Amino acid sequence: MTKRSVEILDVTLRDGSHSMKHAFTKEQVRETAKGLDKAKVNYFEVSHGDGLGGSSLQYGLSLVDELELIEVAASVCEYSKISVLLLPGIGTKNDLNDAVKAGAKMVRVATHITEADVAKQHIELGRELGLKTVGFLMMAHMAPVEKLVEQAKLFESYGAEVVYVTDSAGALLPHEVTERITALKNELSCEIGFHGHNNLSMAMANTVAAVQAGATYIDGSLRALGAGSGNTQTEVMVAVLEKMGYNTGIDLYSIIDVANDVVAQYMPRPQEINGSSLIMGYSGVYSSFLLHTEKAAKRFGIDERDILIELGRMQAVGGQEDLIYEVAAKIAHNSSNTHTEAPIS
Ligand SMILES: C[C@H](O)CC(=O)C(=O)O
Ligand SMILES: [Mn+2]
Repeated sequence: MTKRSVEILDVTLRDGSHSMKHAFTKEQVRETAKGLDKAKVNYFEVSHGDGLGGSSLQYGLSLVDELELIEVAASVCEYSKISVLLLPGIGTKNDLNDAVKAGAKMVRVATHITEADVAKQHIELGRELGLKTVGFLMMAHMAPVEKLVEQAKLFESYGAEVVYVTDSAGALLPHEVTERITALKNELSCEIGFHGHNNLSMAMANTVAAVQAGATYIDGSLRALGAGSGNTQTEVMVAVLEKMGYNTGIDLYSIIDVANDVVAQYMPRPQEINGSSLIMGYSGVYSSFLLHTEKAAKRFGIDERDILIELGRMQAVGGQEDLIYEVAAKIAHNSSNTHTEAPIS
């Protein structure tokens, strides 16, 4: 069999959890996993949207425990392997041990772009457990290239076999992706990955830029199901990369079938770029904040975009979900003051 030149990792059952309000059912996971397995996807991710241990009031409670979902997915796969996401501080080493018992074969340890050092023990544990172990640098637009290289080198020194540039806010433009992947290719020996969000309609263009600059791991989700405007669309990416001459090893008809016949049937709404997700890309806000922002805007009767612009200005990062409500309350308070102070005509 010819070696895959690009490894497409599907995140529908993890990043898609944000769009699904963390309410994946066992049936949805089983059918999606069967389809991904049939299409010969090597790795796909199953976890709460915010990674292992994410089910909480802060991040959103899961309808079904993620360990049960991992078990269900692993039980129907003959070919594909299950990846889990772990954000140190949200998930623990115990969570990772449990995920392995449930069937996980890969761990992706995710930190904010400037905080790789908190991942040392989790990456080391991943290697000890014999997992394919990956570092995932989130909100990559928030740091200069030199900082990204420094942090990626830390991941590599802890034992990461792949390091990802993660465009969590869908804020990067293709030339910025090229610059980042090229720098990592020049400075690191491990493989490089890219994870995109489509908030500025750049996910596919950024993916192509990443692959052309030397990235060999690329994330996608079926029908783009993911946080914000969603991810690079897996089935489209297979077609585009194969057309460009890359070998993805994925069967195009089977991947289209699982996208249309399974995922499209349970998606709560089409994964489109709306006013709010566009503003996320524009102002650099974590895509996972979208549904929390919609809720806060409704509660305080204000425009979602005003909250997002302010969060972008404040450089809010993942883990600061409580700030969304604080910002919304402040905007509502200021606007009610403005209204009462306005002259009555
Ligand atoms: C926890 C986030 O949803 C991880 C991710 O997919 C991203 O940063 O993007
Ligand atoms: Mn994501």
